Amino acid sequence: MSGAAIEVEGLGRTFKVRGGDVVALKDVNLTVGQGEIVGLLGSNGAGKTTLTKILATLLLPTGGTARVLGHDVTSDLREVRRLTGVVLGGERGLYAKLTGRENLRFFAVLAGVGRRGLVDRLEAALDHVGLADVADRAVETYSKGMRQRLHLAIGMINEPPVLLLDEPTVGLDPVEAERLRQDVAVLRSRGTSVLLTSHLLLDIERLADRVVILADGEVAADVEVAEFAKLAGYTAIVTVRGTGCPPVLDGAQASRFAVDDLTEASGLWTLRLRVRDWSVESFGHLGAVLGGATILGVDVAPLRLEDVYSHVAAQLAANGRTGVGEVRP
Ligand SMILES: Nc1ncnc2c1ncn2[C@@H]1O[C@H](COP(=O)(O)OP(=O)(O)OP(=O)(O)O)[C@@H](O)[C@H]1O
Repeated sequence: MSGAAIEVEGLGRTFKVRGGDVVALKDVNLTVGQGEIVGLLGSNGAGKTTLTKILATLLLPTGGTARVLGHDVTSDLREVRRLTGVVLGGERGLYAKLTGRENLRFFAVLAGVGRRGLVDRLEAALDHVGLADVADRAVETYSKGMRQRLHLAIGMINEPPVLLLDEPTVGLDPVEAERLRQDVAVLRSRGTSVLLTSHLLLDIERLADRVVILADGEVAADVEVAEFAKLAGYTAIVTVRGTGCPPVLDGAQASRFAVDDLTEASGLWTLRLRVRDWSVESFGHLGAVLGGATILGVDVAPLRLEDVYSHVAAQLAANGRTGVGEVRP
C-alpha cells in the first residue's frame, strides 16, 4: 500500500453544460502525506470543491487517478468512504428538526459505526467540538458556528485517518472560527491527514504544513507553509490618508513595506502599502515615513489569500518551478 494519505495524479474533471464543456480540473497532481495537513487554495472557481468531492467519492473524475491510503476513489469506493471523513459545511446536510445528538447518531450509523461503543463515540465527538451541553437542542436553534462544529463532529465520528475540510470557518465570527481551528489542531495532534480548503490566510497559517494552489485546473504552486508565507511576504494592507508633507519612501523602507499606491489630490494624499510584519521596528519605520504629515485616517486590513495567489505563483514560476512536493506524471 502507498505511504501517502492522498495521491492525485493527472486528475481531470469536465462538466458538460449547455453550450460547451466546463473544465474544472485539467491535470491535477498532488500528495498529502500521512499525518500532514495540506491547505488547498485557489480563487473562486479554481476547482477546489470539485477536487474535494472527487476524493469524497461524491463525484467521478473524467481523467486521471486519485487514491486515499492506496485505495482508488472510483474502483474502491467502500474503502475510501470508510477511511475518509468529509466536512463540506454550510447549511447543507443537517436535519434542522432533529437535535445535534440525533443528527450525529444518524450520520454515525451511515458511516458504519457499529452499535457497540456508539454512545461513547457520540459523547466523545460532541465533547471534542464543545457541543455536549447543547446536544439535545434542535439544530435549527444552533448558531452557524455550532452547526459547523456539528459538521466537524460528523466528519470525524468514525475516526477516519483522512479528513476533507471544505471552508470549515466560512461565515463564522472570529471567536467561533478560532474554536473550530482548535478542534482541527487537535485532530492534527492525533495524526489525522487533512486536506483543508480555505480562503483565510489565518486558517492556513495556523493549521497547514503545506500549501497547494490550484489555478486553471492545475497545481500552480505546492510549497511548505513557511515558504508560502515568505513568498506572500506581507501580513496586512495599510491605507493612510493625510495632508501636508507626502510620505517619502526610500530603499530602506522597501524591505518592510511594498507600496501599492500613492495618490495626491488637492493637498490630500492616500498611501496604500503592504506591511511585511507587525514588529515594533515596522511601526517605527512607518512613523519615519509619515514624518511631518498630518494623519487623517489609518485603515488596516488583513491580507486575504486572494491577494497573494498570483504573487506567489508568479514568483515560483519566475524560479522555473511550482514548488516542493510536486508530483509529475
Ligand atoms: N455541477 C457542475 N456543472 C457545471 N459546472 C460546474 C459544476 N460544478 C462546478 N462547476 C464549474 O467548475 C469550476 C470549478 O468549480 P468549483 O466549485 O470546484 O470551484 P471552487 O474552487 O470550489 O470555487 P469556490 O471557491 O467559489 O467555492 C467552476 O467553473 C464551476 O462553475
